[in-house]
Amino acid sequence: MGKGRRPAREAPDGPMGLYRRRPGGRGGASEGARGGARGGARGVARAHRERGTALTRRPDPEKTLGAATGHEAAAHAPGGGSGRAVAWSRVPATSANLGPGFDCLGLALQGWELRAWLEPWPAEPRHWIHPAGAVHWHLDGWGLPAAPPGEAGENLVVRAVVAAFHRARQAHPAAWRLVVRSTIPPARGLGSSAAAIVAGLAAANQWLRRAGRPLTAADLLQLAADLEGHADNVAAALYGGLVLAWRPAPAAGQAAGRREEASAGAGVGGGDPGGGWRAVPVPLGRPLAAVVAIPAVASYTHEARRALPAAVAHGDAAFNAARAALLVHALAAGRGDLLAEAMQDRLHQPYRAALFPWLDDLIGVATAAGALGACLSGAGPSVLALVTDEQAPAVAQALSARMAALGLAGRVGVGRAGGPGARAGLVSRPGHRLPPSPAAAAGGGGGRGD
Ligand SMILES: Nc1ncnc2c1ncn2[C@@H]1O[C@H](COP(=O)(O)OP(=O)(O)O)[C@@H](O)[C@H]1O
Ligand SMILES: N[C@@H](CCOP(=O)(O)O)C(=O)O
Repeated sequence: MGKGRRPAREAPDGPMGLYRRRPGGRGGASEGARGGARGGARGVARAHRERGTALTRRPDPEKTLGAATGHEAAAHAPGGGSGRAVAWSRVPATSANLGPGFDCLGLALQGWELRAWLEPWPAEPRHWIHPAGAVHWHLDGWGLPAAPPGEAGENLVVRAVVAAFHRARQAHPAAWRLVVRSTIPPARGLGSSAAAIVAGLAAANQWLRRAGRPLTAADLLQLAADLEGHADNVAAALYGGLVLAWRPAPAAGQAAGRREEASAGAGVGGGDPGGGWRAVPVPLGRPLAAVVAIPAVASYTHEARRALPAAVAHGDAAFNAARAALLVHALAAGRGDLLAEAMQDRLHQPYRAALFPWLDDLIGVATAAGALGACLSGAGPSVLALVTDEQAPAVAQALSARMAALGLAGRVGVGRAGGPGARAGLVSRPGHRLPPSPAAAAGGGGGRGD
């Protein structure tokens, strides 16, 4: 693996920053040959002014998310500690599985991110009222799927905020404003749902910390994985870098009943429901770029999980066990020469290839163009190629050309493999204003969902 110029050092700011190529080729996820320049620089200056905990490459949610390090006594009345403070969070895109690491390996992708701002807000008639309280929101880019009034409680960021307060046994403020800006294309296998969940938890935890009731890093992982249903994406989104996540098996005697429970749902369930979720970072041995072919078509993870069988052949399980172990070794030791073999999979990709007929074709094109290895990104439909910085342009170009030849609409983006996990902070100075809602500025009620 080479150590050349890094194609992307920091995620793009502002709406629709995805695929935006910054002058000089530096900056956020850069576009492939067919992408168009989009986006703007709104929010950049504000982001620089915001105070937060330090960016860290080493996974340390205790520092980056303001998580509790031990028991901290409540210093304020329930729900009353947040004052007028604006909590913010930034969470990277993630790619799960990496081929054979189904539901256990997750990789942060630097170059796409979701940002959220949360502040207590005086209730106004146009706020959406739902069991979570009154939430006034707006979104930019891929910030939020449109939802009719009354369904704000279905929003993942909102659900995560409410879950955090619930876990801390604190009442959340009755009315709040949520702003979400995201450059992570949703339902493309790039962890947009994990980012939404982690952003809500991380921002809420800033309020909770201020109230003297912060959740621990372990709490955040449990909540995030429970909301997501599997831990690979959320662990990488929380910690950054490459993360290995698992769930301890249940104690003897509980196992049989719980396994039945786990397999009762359609497709593959949330894993063996034993104890709490666990995760450990795996240091990356060498820098890698991530080239991602992102089809225009959306595919929802819960649907792509239904394509998986309830059981697999022993030979396929053995095939994957060897490759998952080899993959961790190859990534940790910087052995790019092992990645093509190590990223092969027989647990999910063969079944999902029926949904994404371009999968094997694009993997072949990427490796032929010089990628070290390639796989389905998460549950698809995107294809992830891990490459040296030097090979990134050629691989992006080859994928882009092949997508065009196949008549597959979409784009190719280039980011960094690894990078920081979630960051969060509080802005509490008087007079701070959230980014204005475009629709509100135009006399409307908020964002795309209003
Ligand atoms: N910014 C966001 N705010 C709220 N919910 C979001 C956001 N982005 C994605 N989601 C939720 O996540 C869903 C997509 O998640 P999923 O199917 O797991 O695909 P992926 O996580 O790979 O993008 C969306 O339908 C939406 O419910
Ligand atoms: N292990 C999960 C990963 C889903 O990732 P996403 O980014 O597509 O949500 C799976 O393969 O279902």
